[in-house]
Amino acid sequence: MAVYTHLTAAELAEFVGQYDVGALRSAKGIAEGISNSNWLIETAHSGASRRFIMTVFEARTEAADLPFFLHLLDHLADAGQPVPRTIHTSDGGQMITVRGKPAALIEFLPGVSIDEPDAQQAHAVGVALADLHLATRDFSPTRTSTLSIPTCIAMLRTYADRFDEIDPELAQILPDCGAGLLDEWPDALPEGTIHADLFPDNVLFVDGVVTGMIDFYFACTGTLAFDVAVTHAAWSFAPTDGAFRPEIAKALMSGYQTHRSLSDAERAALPILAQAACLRFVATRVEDWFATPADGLVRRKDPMEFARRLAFYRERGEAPFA
Ligand SMILES: Nc1ncnc2c1ncn2[C@@H]1O[C@H](COP(=O)(O)OP(=O)(O)OP(=O)(O)O)[C@@H](O)[C@H]1O
Ligand SMILES: N[C@@H](CCO)C(=O)O
Repeated sequence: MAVYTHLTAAELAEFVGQYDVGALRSAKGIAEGISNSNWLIETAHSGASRRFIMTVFEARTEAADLPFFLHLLDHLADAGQPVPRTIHTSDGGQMITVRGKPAALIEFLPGVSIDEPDAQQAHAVGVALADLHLATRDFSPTRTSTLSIPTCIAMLRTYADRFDEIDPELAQILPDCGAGLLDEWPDALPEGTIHADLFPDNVLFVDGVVTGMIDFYFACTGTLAFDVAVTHAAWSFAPTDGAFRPEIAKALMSGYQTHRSLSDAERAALPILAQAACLRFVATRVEDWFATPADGLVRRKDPMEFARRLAFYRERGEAPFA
């Protein structure tokens, strides 16, 4: 369960008291997620019950980046995107401090995330990602990713002599911790604001319609086609046996291109960008594997899932993006 910061009832009430949202009725720790601590907050306001998400940002989220993330949420919500708006404190702030850590209250969005999407849902996610890229064309703040590919390679090198503790196949798939990818890196491709982590657990649906894109805490300024590659790598494989699902990949690509066309250069770069996307998730999962706190009650995510997807993209070239 991703609640690293354990707050007392009094602390939770004090937190909610800083917003004009009514009295705290309940606060439930949310089991999903691995990066930050989240609670589902219910309040009573003028007789009506209201729901919010309270997040306390943990180590992987830099306090200095919070204004970028929170302004981005409001920008996208203002543009009509299905993204939670931030709730401002009674004196107008977007962010407060709880136990010395930054924290925020955001809108609760309806919907459920889907473990094993169908083609119609994958198409809808492709459309939603393209809309996100288009809706941020006039978003001026910028943020450099803290998980660039050179950084991920360096993270992996720190643990390379312990790869066997995870799986002997890991060193075989990544003999150079992925450094070879940099030799094939594509020339400048269109950039913009990217989500960079649009996994199935970060998209909410009601009746096949995307009602929420959440967890923007890796969003950054980056290559738009890299975001497509992240989403492709996260959605196009069966959660049970990891098998590639071509119909899902096809629906995702077609949904995206309904609203934003990929150039020839972007399409040609996808095989490398998808390997890079996988490497980024292998890197954080390897780091978490060795560093997850014993009291966090967090289920470690398997680095091999994305190592195998990386090997798949290396072998299959442009075919998975047809
Ligand atoms: N605005 C929202 N509306 C409804 N539910 C939400 C919202 N934000 C978060 N949640 C719920 O909380 C869970 C965890 O949130 P989130 O994905 O932001 O956590 P995280 O720790 O940052 O995740 P990750 O492991 O992807 O880094 C989500 O899976 C979802 O169930
Ligand atoms: N979506 C990521 C977690 C955030 O880095 C993963 O599944 O590894």
